[in-house]
Amino acid sequence: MSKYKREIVSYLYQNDEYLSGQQIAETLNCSRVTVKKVIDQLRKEGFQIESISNKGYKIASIPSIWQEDIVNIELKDNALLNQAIVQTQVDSTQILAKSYINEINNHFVVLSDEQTKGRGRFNREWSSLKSKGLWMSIVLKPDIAIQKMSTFNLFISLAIQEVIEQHYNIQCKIKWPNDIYIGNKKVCGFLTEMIADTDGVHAIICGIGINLNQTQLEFDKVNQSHATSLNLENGKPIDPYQFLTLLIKAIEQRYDQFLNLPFSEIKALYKEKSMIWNKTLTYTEGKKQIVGRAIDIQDNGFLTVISEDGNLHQFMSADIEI
Ligand SMILES: O=C1N[C@H]2[C@H](CS[C@H]2CCCCCc2cn(Cc3cccc(F)c3)nn2)N1
Repeated sequence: MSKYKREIVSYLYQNDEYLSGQQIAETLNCSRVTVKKVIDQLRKEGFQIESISNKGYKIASIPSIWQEDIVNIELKDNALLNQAIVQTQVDSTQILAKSYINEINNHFVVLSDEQTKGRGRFNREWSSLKSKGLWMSIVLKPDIAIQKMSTFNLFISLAIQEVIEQHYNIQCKIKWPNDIYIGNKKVCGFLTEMIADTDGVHAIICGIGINLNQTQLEFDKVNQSHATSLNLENGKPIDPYQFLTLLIKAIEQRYDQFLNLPFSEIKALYKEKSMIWNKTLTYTEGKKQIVGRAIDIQDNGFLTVISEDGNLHQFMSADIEI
């Protein structure tokens, strides 16, 4: 985006009132002709910009694809995650995030409208239709021992679950360790990778994929009969910027708890928001496959499963067949 285009988008986006061409030109130290050209260009890119004579210009709506400047305006007041790298298409935000880890000292967010090689657990393909979901990776750099990482995903899953439930009024449950379900349909997957050595954790790369605005037809096309989107569940389009802002704030709060509280402080809430209790499920961890029931989650985040023969098993993570 050209210098003036970025500045005019930011200036208009941060002002609710109408701004005259003259006012914009003077503030940004450019000509009114440049302002008019940029406004015309922005309209071609999908910005809806109202213009009323004797009043000026005002952004009515922004295009569905992420705008890096607008994302960074939305995140700029956050204490922790206030810097974002935004792309239209990447192989995977996890890959791009890892490539920036040594270049960016702080924590940061990577977003993309589309992923061509989105990956879930066990390197499963992750469908990331353009501008239909939140495809995001968050890089955090805590000073913690590797052992502490066993509960990180649990705190993050609560952040995601509470945004969906509290702000969109959609009942959803956590399927330990990496999914959020609405009823019997997946709406979100998240996974945590880390870069660590004997000195401890160097960086956490948490990848989150949330289905926001897919239609049923779009799921059928990619054979995702057991997937749903927030739009399908509450019947109206989800504003990706609003969702992103709410989620990042919730993640910051839960991350602060992760750093300062033991998991036992939130265990009761986690268990209440989880869906894996009192069901006979098949748990697979590596070559180990157990049919049984989850009966508890330990303070270290491990799941306790009682198998049909009455034996207890501890899983750090598992692929659970519902
Ligand atoms: O490449 C990337 N990965 C991360 C980032 C952004 S997207 C994100 C996906 C991470 C998913 C990891 C966990 C997982 C869950 N599941 C089950 C499932 C399947 C289909 C839909 C659904 F909601 C849940 N499979 N893996 N970049």
